[in-house]
Amino acid sequence: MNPTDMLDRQIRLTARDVTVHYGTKQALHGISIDIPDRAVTAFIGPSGCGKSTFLRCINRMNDTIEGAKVGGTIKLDGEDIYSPDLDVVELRARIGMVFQKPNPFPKSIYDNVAYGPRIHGLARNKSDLDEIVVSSLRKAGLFEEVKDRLQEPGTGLSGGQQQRLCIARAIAVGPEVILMDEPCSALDPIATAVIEELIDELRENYTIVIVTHSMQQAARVSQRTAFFHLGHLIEQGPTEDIFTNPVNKQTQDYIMGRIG
Ligand SMILES: Nc1ncnc2c1ncn2[C@@H]1O[C@H](COP(=O)(O)OP(=O)(O)OP(=O)(O)O)[C@@H](O)[C@H]1O
Repeated sequence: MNPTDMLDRQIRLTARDVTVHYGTKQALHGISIDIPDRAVTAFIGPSGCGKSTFLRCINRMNDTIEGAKVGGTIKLDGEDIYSPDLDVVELRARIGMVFQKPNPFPKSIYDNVAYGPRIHGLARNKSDLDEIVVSSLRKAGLFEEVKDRLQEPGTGLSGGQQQRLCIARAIAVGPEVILMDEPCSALDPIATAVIEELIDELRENYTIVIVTHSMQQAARVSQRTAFFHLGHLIEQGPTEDIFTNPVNKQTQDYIMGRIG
């Protein structure tokens, strides 16, 4: 995607001057970024630079961390997600999250996916629910592998399958945005390749933000990249430009493997 394409796309998320403090320690300084619809945006940078902290701001997961204080503004389709009258449970259905370690519930494959639609009242009856479960598993590229064992525990699947189950679980509640925090770091190269292909398919219908330690992965799966360093967003732009022609010296050093 070149910068012109960015202008053609709807901006789904806008962050302005976002700061995060953990107690007295400031972890993020004035982060401003626009995240476009139907594209993958990668957050890269050395360990501890604040990638995950910023990702967690986007669906208010930092609310669950004691002592964390978020400042600035984040809007989803123009709506302030930190507005006091916003329903956080609803927000987390619209902005789903997939974690580093696959974390299926200790329930059947079917119930893992049906859980969200049940609590959000998305299915009128059992056949509606069946349809949501099957279509979510299909979209996550898992249905064919599990269709004969939907009642077996989700935890009995391989790591890569569990991660796709978690993606199906996020998809089942009809999100607009999917946040992924190093979704492949616990997976082998083959399972990683499957998830990367899946991310590439999902971007046709979702806004995806991925935190990754792997620059190769960012280059393979994303159209936009943002480079973080010591709590600052140093540089952002089309992935190709960030990797081939970074403007900032710190970005250059990171890309060249000189920091991090
Ligand atoms: N719950 C917390 N309490 C206190 N400090 C925290 C907490 N979570 C993160 N931090 C601090 O905030 C800073 C940013 O951490 P964060 O995990 O967001 O970075 P990261 O870039 O995602 O790192 P990594 O790549 O290692 O996961 C770090 O200095 C970290 O120690």
